[in-house]
Amino acid sequence: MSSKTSEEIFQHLQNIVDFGKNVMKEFLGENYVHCGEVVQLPLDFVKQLCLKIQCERPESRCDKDLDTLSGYALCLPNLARLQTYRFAEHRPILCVEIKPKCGFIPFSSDVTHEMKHKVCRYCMHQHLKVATGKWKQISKYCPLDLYSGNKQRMYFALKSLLQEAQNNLKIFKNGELIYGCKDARSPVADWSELAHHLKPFFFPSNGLASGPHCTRAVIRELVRVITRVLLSGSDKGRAGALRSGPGLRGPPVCEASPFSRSLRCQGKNTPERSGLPKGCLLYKTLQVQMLDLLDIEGLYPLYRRVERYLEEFPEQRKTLQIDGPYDEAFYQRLLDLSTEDDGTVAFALTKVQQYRVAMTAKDCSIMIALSPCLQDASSDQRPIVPSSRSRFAFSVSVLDLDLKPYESIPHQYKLDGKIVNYYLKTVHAKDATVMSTRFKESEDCTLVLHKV
Ligand SMILES: O=P(O)(O)O[C@@H]1[C@@H](OP(=O)(O)O)[C@H](OP(=O)(O)O)[C@H](O)[C@H](OP(=O)(O)O)[C@H]1OP(=O)(O)O
Ligand SMILES: Nc1ncnc2c1ncn2[C@@H]1O[C@H](COP(=O)(O)OP(=O)(O)OP(=O)(O)O)[C@@H](O)[C@H]1O
Repeated sequence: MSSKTSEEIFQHLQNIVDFGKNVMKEFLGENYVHCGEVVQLPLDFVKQLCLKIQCERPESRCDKDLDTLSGYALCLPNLARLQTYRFAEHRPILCVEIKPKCGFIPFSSDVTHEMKHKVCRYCMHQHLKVATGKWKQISKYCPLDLYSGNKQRMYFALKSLLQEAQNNLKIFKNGELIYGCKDARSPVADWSELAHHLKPFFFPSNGLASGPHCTRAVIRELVRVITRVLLSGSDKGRAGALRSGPGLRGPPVCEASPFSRSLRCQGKNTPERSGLPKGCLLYKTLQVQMLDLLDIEGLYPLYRRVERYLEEFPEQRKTLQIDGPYDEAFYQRLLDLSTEDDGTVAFALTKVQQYRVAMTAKDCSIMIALSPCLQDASSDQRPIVPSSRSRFAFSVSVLDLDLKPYESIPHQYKLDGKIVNYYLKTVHAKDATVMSTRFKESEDCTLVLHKV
């Protein structure tokens, strides 16, 4: 950032706002996207603010310098509060932040590793993350369970996130982090402490004794409410632009998900994808993620085509709108879902831009704000979610919608190879050994049965 002029920084921030307005609002819906605005601030104020917040920043982020020189900043609403109310509320508020990651298995025929058609990227990546020390243990969370629309699978996914939050789950109470990772090195993750914080929200007038029973009851309520909220959404506004888009494609389950594994072990069929309601944010986010029609393996040669063109005609970068503006024309081109490559730069560019948008949707977070409301607040027009002993006004918003940079594509390509190769080399090899042992055992077993 420091090498950019103030004007360039202003333009970069304005592009973020425009991308939210012209693209993400169209895809995800008015109510879920809060684009914010670019503001100009006195430099003195910015410097003091940076000093003040420095100690609050996670250590892993401190290598990123804050821009104290341009005087421009992006002003966003506080999404840990209800967005359905115009005025700041003084009622207690809970906020659950979920980074669900990619909810589908690639369906592209350009995928070269068969494993990528069976195990989702998140589950494969877990093994590399643990091996490189990013996290201590493998999570049982699988995005395909959360995006399944099947309440049982969603329940399992959310509980798994609560067991191993990593950077996929945070809970705030009145804006303060009470559960999840402030930093990889300082996780806050004690269920009984969490239950202590949540009890007044879910059991307001109930003398539920503390202890493991209470903890379980509170966590169950939380997971139920979050599931209901995630399945809500009336979609009264504009019809989702990608309604007739990529559709639900690819296998409905990930073979590495402990949920589907356990069903298989019990000899039960893999669960059906009950399907998400079309108005809900998860459904819309998944549709945008599926703009990654070719997978990075199919996309990378197209990126190279655009690169070669730009090497020859560097002045065309602007015309191609690589770095914006993200306007109506940019948005319209994203709606072309054809995969017939006519060999042109135009085709390659469309796929590259769709991929960047899809990657953005694969890395965004969902903020669910919940505020208890009175039992008789029937005149209240805001969405309400009931729990067993209380009810909440809620709002759902999306966070982190900056379009992924064009330059990150080669990194994505390399990382993809690394993730799959590591998984194949270690985990799958181990699985194969276990399977062959099991197979031998079952042969023995069959022999015994024959004898009888
Ligand atoms: O590549 P991934 O899937 O590991 O995602 C990165 C995230 O890692 P995660 O898997 O969520 O632990 C990563 O999350 P952390 O910063 O590690 O919490 C970033 O969000 C990164 O985005 P950017 O490069 O900072 O714009 C993300 O990179 P992008 O690939 O989205 O650019
Ligand atoms: N508008 C907001 N309202 C409430 N909380 C927010 C908001 N924006 C960010 N946060 C909180 O701050 C965290 C970090 O936000 P974000 O990832 O956007 O920061 P960043 O500056 O992009 O960091 P990085 O570049 O390292 O990813 C989020 O996970 C969320 O908990």
